[in-house]
Amino acid sequence: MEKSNDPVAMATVAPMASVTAQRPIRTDLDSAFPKPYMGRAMVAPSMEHPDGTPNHNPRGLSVLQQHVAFFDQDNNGIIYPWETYKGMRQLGFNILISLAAGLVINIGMSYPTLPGWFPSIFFPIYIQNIHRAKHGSDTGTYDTEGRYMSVHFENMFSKYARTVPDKLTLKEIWNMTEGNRLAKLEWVVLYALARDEEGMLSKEAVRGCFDGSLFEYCAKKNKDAVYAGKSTLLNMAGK
Ligand code: HEM
Repeated sequence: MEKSNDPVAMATVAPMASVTAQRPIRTDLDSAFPKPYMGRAMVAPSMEHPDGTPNHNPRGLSVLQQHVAFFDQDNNGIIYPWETYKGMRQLGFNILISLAAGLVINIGMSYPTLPGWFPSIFFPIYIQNIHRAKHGSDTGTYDTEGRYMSVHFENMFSKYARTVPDKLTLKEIWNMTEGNRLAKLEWVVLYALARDEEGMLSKEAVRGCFDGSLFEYCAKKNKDAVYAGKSTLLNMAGK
């Protein structure tokens, strides 16, 4: 196969489109791990973690399935609103936010994931079909089948993490999700959960959100804090 050395063919910035310079994309990913363009079905690699999260067992689940599996309290492959609620409480969110999450997430996502066409008043989310609940206009880090696209994950930070490399401010998250209210909500909740002491959301925390390992980490940290009598709710991860 012929490789292109033509600088115009290989350019990532177009002089007449200043936004392509303002939001640069990575050109060096293949120096950190092989085939960065290839969707990974079960792990979420980054330049810092080419093999995904250490000690995180995918259990045969897609990365998107891993994102939601934490909320499946009884491990039966179905997430009911009360399980979403309980998971949110374990993360340290208050009763009101957890109730809202249980309702909004399950009412919004249940139907497309059902095995048949008949709706259920219990609003179950079937993890088997969670890819059908994807709403499209997001960062593109999950592909349509729930794989993880490292190239989109990395470009998200090269484009929008302009204040500190590999960390997002709330304003940067706001800009990134402009025009997509549903993703904005997910990102603001993630920011509330995992921002560090400086008010920044780290690349590691975001990667952990994608493969669900962040939720396990935060739940454990919150549980320990509750036992020690110093749960700080909503400000825990600092990861
Ligand atoms: C604290 C709890 C949660 C946080 C912080 C969170 C955060 C996120 C984030 C940041 C994304 C990535 C969106 C993007 O690529 O722009 C996402 C995607 C997604 N989340 Fe969650 N999530 C949470 C709970 C849940 C629950 C309980 C479910 C369902 C049971 C769920 C289902 C999904 C789905 C289906 C997607 C893919 C959406 C798409 O790409 O269109 N999430 N979430």
